[in-house]
Amino acid sequence: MKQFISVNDVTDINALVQQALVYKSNPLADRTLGADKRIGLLFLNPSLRTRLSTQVAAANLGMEAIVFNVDKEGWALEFEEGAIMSGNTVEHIKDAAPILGSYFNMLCIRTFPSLKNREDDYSELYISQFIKYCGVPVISLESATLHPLQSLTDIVTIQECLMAAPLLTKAKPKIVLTWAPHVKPLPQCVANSFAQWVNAWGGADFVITHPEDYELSTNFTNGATITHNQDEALQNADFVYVKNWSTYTDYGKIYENDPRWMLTEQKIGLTNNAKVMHCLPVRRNIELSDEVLDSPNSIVTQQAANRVWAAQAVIAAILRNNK
Ligand SMILES: NCCC[C@H](NC(=O)CCC(=O)O)C(=O)O
Ligand SMILES: NC(=O)OP(=O)(O)O
Repeated sequence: MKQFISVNDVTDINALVQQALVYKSNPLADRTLGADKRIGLLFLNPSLRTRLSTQVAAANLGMEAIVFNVDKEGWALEFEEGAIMSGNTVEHIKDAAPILGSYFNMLCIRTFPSLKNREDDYSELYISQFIKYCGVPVISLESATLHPLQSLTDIVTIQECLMAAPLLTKAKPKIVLTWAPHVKPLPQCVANSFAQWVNAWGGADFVITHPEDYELSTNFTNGATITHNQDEALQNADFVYVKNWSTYTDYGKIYENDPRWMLTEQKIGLTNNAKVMHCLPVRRNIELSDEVLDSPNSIVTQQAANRVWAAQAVIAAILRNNK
């Protein structure tokens, strides 16, 4: 693997999932693969899981990881080509990225969308400029439109559950991605990316449900069944992935926040005793009720723990490609 920006960088999803599960059963299987190599983790936005799981994954491969909170500790970066830098940005990515590339063998970056201008966000200017100028392999830690390390983890977790409890009456699990209420406009990244990965994986009967006006880009959802009727979507579901996102068409807005879209124990009753997933952080009793999050149906902790093995599989694949 040359880089990890989206599912399109992966030639064999199942092989990558299996590698993650191998690392879960034997974390130090490749403890020297990354010896004497350094990975830089750059954050322009907050993180708990992505930051720490990637550091642990790198350590398991014998790599040194250095974290830099660019938003708080670095110079304000300019990403536009030809910018006249008379404003608040101090250093152009064209100058900063090659320097970072000289310090590290691999770079990871988190750059959330502004949610102000759809064309800008969906052009993925920040991560693209970074890739263009840094000269080393890049891993996305969540960009403006996608969160591939999360989605790989999600498939790993679903696969793990299916191996532990094989389906008895159907060939493919029914996976439902449901919109949930939130208090502020959030990126579409996690939902876009989950849809892109589940569609590319092809191992599910995949349904997306959301209120009217919350359509996602068809670039990611094509292949899924889409409905505005949440109850109907939840029927017989084996996995329910809960996530809020802001509007895509009239970009970055909250149109409605009907609390009836929150997943409750009663709604779990419509499913095939579904496992409930969420990328975290989660707003309790807004997105998901306490009763669901604290029930045996919730696998959010297992899911977040699996972030280590997904990151480790990705870093290892890039290390092997660059040997
Ligand atoms: N990295 C996983 C989710 C990150 C981000 N969530 C958030 O910003 C939550 C913020 C809040 O709840 O205030 C998102 O939805 O893309
Ligand atoms: N799920 C996820 O990416 O979590 P963090 O934002 O805490 O990294």
